[in-house]
This record gives sequence, structure tokens and C-alpha cells, in this order.
Amino acid sequence: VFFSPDPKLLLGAFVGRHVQIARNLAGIFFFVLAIKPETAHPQLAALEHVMQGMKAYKEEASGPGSSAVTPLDRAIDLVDDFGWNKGFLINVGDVKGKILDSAVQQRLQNGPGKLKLAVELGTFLGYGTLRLARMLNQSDVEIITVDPDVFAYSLSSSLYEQAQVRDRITMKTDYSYNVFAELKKQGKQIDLLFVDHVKKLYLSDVKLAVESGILAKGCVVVGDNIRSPGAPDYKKYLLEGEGKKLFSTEVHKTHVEYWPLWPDEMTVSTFLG
Ligand SMILES: C[S@@+](CC[C@H](N)C(=O)[O-])C[C@H]1O[C@@H](n2cnc3c(N)ncnc32)[C@H](O)[C@@H]1O
Repeated sequence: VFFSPDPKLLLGAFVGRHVQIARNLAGIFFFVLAIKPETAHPQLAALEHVMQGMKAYKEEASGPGSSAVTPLDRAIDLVDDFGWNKGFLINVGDVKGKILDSAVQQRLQNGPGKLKLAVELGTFLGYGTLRLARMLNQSDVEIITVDPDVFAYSLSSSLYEQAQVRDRITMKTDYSYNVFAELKKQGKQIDLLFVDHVKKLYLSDVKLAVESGILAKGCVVVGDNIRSPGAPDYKKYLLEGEGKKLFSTEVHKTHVEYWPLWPDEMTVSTFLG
């Protein structure tokens, strides 16, 4: 009834006319929903939410009894607040973010050597980068985030500015494999790799990183969305294929960002060299 070209033919003139009216109203309702900023462009709406929240934070911070929360902490919390309460974002989120934090901590504590270079594949709004920046707060750690989308570039640079970490982040508006080629040319090696871009590219990109010699021994490679939307070939490679000899891998069961009923997994792999 709802999709037939002319409901009057199915239901008669009177009822058919009312179905048509109801159908038009439903169309308007979904259109209005779709053009709400939270739905039409959640990244932009999230940035707006952070900017509003940071204004309030600055007023709070300049007042008496100012809080110990840093701008970086507050910016992270504001993105999470948006993700939980306002619109859907595809950043790693606070729950999986803690798995990412522990993986960074693991690399910092267990070495080998100093963590000099962290690379994130897939910047999006810049939330994952903020978590990396918070964990890697020593000024001599280089943090590179890679995303070919210019929109991601402009939104995330504003987010980094709000969090006051803009000068600590190197942004590459390019594809993962091009940045790998650049690192190889520069003779640099990655100590921490956060793989969170196109799921179909996880396997080929990690293999490429190994073949190019840009993964340092002991590099911790974190993979997000292993179950949802899923990177089954990458997981199989790490747990059963040749990757099993090259990496020691733990799979963490968790849920999709801001969506507790939707299961997901993250992998944390250590490159054995
Ligand atoms: C899931 S989001 C990244 C979320 C981010 N890591 C976070 O936790 O805040 C995926 C991003 O990967 C980017 N992307 C797509 N192809 C890419 C590639 N070849 N290299 C790097 N990033 C890519 C997309 O533009 C998108 O912004």
C-alpha cells in the first residue's frame, strides 16, 4: 500500500487519498530528519558540538576553582558525548578507545626501545589521533595521521586546535600506501600503527608495510572494526596465515562505537620482526 504508485486503485478513492497524504507527510518527516546536521553531516555537527563545549570549558577554566581537566581531555569527552547522545560517528569511540590506549601503553612499557613514530590510517574527525596524542604526550614522538579526504583534513585540524595539540600532529592528505612509500624513502620505521581506514585495505596495507621494511621490530599494530563491518581476511592472516609467524596477536571482543548491542572486535598485534 505504501509503495504502490497509486493507492487509490488498491484501496478506493477515499482511503487511497488518505494513504497518499500520510505517505507525503512521512516523506517530509524523513526529509527533515535527513537534513538535520546530526544526520546529514555528523562530523560537522560533532565539531560544532566540541566548539560550543570548549567555549564553556574556557569560561570554566578561567573562573575560580578551575578544573584539572586538560583541553585535550575535554575535547575527547565532547566527541564521545556527541557520539552517545546526538549522532552516529565512526571514530573508535571511548570503549574501544581504551583498548587502543592499552595497546599504546603496552608498547611504551615493553619496548623495544623508545616509541618514536605512531601512524594512524584513517583520520576522519581526528578523535583517534587525540587519543594517541594523549597517550604519547612526550614531545619527541611523531604522530602521523593519514586520510585522503580533504574534509577530514579540515575538520580534524580544527579539532586538534580545540584540543591544543595541532602542532604535535602531522597530517597527510593522501592514501595509506603513498605515505608508506614516503616513509620507506625517508628510512623511517613505525613503532605503533593504528589501522582504521578501508576494511578491504587492512590486509594489503599491513603486508605492504611489512614488505617495505617500515614496521619496526616490536611495532604494535591495532586493527579496529575487525568484526563490524569486518576485516575477515586480515584476521585470518594474523591468526592462521603467514601473519601468525610475523605477529603475536590478541583479539579483543567489544562492541561497535556508541552501540553496545552491536558486537565488534579489535586486534592488537606485535610485530616479531
Ligand atoms: C573509520 S574512519 C577513521 C576513524 C578514526 N581512526 C578515529 O578513530 O577517529 C575511516 C577513515 O578512513 C579514510 N580512508 C579511506 N581510504 C583511506 C586510505 N587509503 N588511507 C587512509 N585513510 C583512508 C576515510 O576517508 C575515513 O575518514
